[in-house]
Amino acid sequence: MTADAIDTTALGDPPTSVVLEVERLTVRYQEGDRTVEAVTDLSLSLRRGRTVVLIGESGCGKTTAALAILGMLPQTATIPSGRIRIDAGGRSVDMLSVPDAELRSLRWNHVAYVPQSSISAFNPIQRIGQHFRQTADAHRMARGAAEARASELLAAVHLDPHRVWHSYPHELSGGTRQRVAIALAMLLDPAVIILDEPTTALDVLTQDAVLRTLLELQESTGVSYLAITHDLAVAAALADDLVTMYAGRAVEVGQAADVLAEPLHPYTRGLLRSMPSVDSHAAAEPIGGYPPSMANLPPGCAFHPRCALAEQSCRSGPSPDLVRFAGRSVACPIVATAQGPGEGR
Ligand SMILES: Nc1ncnc2c1ncn2[C@@H]1O[C@H](COP(=O)(O)OP(=O)(O)OP(=O)(O)O)[C@@H](O)[C@H]1O
Repeated sequence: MTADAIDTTALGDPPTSVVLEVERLTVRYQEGDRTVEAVTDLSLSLRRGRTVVLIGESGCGKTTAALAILGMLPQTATIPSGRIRIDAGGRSVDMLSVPDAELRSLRWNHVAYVPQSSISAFNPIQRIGQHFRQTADAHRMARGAAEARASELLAAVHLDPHRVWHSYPHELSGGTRQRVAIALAMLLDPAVIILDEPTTALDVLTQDAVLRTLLELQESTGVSYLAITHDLAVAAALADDLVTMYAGRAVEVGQAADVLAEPLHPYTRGLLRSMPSVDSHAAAEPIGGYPPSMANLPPGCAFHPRCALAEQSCRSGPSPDLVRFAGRSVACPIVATAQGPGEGR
């Protein structure tokens, strides 16, 4: 295995079946004569019933990666390299080479999406029931079966199915809408659900309740989640494996418990320090500076202008590769050297 084709199945418990595999994915946007590489060489592997969380500040490429997996990138985007494979009922499908019609059928059936703002998941002039019916119709699921399943799912996310079914989206609270969006994503029993900032804009208690509901659903159905968030509390609640992204690249990949207990990449460390801690009295310490413009990345390690460990070698040359050591993969030669010999690439 190459260092930059990191397989998170090798990092944790005994491997179970892989439902989503992303290999060295690169995505570019073309804006006039300007090219922005939003995702570079991203690899990840998601197993059945598990959760991988992509964390990083706004603009680091998380949503672009999610849209690429779903085949929902805008027309201005291209994928010059990489592979995305999903398990479609026991068949491994290459999402980048299937015809559009098949892609539309794979979406929802095998990989579903809960968008960042649950209000954008719904048509404001349609009652919730119509949303379930339309999704069922589009995928030739019988109406009776769809209504029965929707009712079960709405109950499973702790809602009153009858009340919600007849409501318009604006009549529901943000937390309720988010639960409905999750139930809708589950309608066709997909193997994978992509959760884009699953609790953004909810108050803390509602956030907690939605996260618990997601975990319950995973426990009862075996669904896998790929969640993307800038919120480490969300990552800590959901993740089995964590991928820290900075400027379009994975900079640390490992089991969530290890990464959160002892982050190794200076950027992951900075993210953790920037979180207020409930247990300790240490004040949150924001990372200085800002993420770079993706249209104008600094040479060397893109994090070097904000990094206290940066040395001259970090300021030029190519971006550092991910290297396996201490049970995970980290793209920082300074930390790798300090930790001793790596486990090879
Ligand atoms: N449609 C687009 N056209 C051109 N550039 C885009 C487009 N969408 C995103 N980008 C650029 O790609 C980069 C990554 O954006 P992306 O939305 O994937 O990041 P993100 O980490 O998900 O951020 P956020 O949490 O704010 O959504 C950014 O520099 C962004 O400006």
